[in-house]
Amino acid sequence: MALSARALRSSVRSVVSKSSSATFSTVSADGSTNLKEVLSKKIPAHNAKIKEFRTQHNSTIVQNVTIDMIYGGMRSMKGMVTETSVLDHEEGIRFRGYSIPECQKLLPKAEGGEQPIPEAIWWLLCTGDIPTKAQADAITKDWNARAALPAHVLRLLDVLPESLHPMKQFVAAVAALNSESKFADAYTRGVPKVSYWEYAYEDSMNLLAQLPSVAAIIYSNLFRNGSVVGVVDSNKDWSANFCNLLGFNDPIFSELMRLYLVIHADHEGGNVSAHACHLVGSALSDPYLSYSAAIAGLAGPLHGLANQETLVFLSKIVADLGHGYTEDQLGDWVRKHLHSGQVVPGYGHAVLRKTDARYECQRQFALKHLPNDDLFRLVSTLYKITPNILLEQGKAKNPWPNVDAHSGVLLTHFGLTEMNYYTVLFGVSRALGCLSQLIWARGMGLPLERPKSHSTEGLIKLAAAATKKA
Ligand SMILES: CC(=O)SCCNC(=O)CCNC(=O)[C@H](O)C(C)(C)COP(=O)(O)OP(=O)(O)OC[C@H]1O[C@@H](n2cnc3c(N)ncnc32)[C@H](O)[C@@H]1OP(=O)(O)O
Ligand SMILES: O=C([O-])CC(=O)C(=O)O
Repeated sequence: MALSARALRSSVRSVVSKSSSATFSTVSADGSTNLKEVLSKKIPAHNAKIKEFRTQHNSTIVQNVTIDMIYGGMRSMKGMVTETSVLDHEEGIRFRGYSIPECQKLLPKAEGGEQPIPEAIWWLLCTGDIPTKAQADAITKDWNARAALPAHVLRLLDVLPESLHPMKQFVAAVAALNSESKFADAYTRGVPKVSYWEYAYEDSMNLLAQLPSVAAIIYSNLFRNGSVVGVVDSNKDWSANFCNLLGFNDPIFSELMRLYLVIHADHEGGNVSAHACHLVGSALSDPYLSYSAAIAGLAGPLHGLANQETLVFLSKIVADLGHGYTEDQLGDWVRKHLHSGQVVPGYGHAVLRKTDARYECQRQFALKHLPNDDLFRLVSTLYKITPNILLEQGKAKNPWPNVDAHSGVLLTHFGLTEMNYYTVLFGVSRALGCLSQLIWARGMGLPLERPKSHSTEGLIKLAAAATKKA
């Protein structure tokens, strides 16, 4: 029976030993490698600052809300507080104030590597500080010790049908990990509200440690006939282990994965995945449930799934035109695609009004490692012609490429060609942002999120009253 054969396979998957301890030592009071200890000092200090700020400014008006904002998906409406990153519409993302090039320069790297390790961006997102190598390594050690998956999640992944898209499998597995939630358990026990963040932290660290194994098992089940997934090597960083679990051993691919996992981590609070995580978390749902909501949002084609859609789009062009196209032929193809009512995936953005900084750094990686790749040439030629075509169509507010326009071509070059898996990689990375945001949301005691909605009738009345007053 298929089910028992898959279940049998799962029994030989030794993801990691559960025996190792998840604690680690402190090097010094200032340079502590214990992230939880660092947060336990930062959170109260930050809360004191917020208290003072709010005492002075709780009634200060920072923006008027227009009818257009209410119908228009709340674009540019200032409605959330997110400490981990801020998106500038021209410059792109800054993680705790650091741009991507600054992060690439300043954050610790793996031995012999040029790209920062994701453990370092996790430390930065959580604390606002550039970690030392020892601090980043302590996260590696901690995650490697927490990576074991509960048996029921292995069984769940083995019985899910192959027809179920990888992202839906990912959502299900992350939600099912909630059986392990220390946050849910603590809430049921009735712990004080001021300690909620500590349990959110434990769940977040466990989930981050487990995500590569979950993602690798999905990959193996769907694309490698359920072959045995490797073990987490306690001497390797998160990305290198993830690549090994996926069955990729090229060190340049590990570097690409580090870049990928760092740049997709966080995009302030209002994007669909981060906002979904925040919203669900605000009901005091635990981090597993909150993050499964985030990846359900990430699975939408206007959000994270656009990286899959971009590769589908590129593949259609190659099928129709091959690689010997002229710019005019390519332009006609894109116009025809737009006229059929479809979007150009990987182009446009709800906030950005320039080329995404994440596109640019992936382009730099491609120029260095795969300058002669045919698909990269296609991506580059599209970059040349598509913005003008979108401007000529006159709808998109931002005609420039976003992160999703470039990621697939890099993955494909290194042999990860299964495009409907790409958003799972995005989901492994986005956990760094969503979960650091969630720890802080609980640390700051942010309340249940519940904006006011109105019917159109109600808005007509509000607008009439506002016009009369003016
Ligand atoms: C990681 C990420 O989430 S990055 C974004 C990934 N998504 C994509 O790449 C999908 C393609 N892009 C899009 O659909 C959009 O640009 C979005 C969803 C990213 C942003 O949406 P919005 O903020 O509503 O964009 P904007 O205000 O510019 O939209 C105005 C019009 O231009 C259209 N438009 C925007 N981008 C594109 C595009 N790439 N191709 C075709 N039309 C577009 C919109 O569909 C909309 O059309 P409508 O008036 O007929 O409804
Ligand atoms: O910021 C957004 O709305 C979408 C995006 O690029 C991301 O979440 O990475």
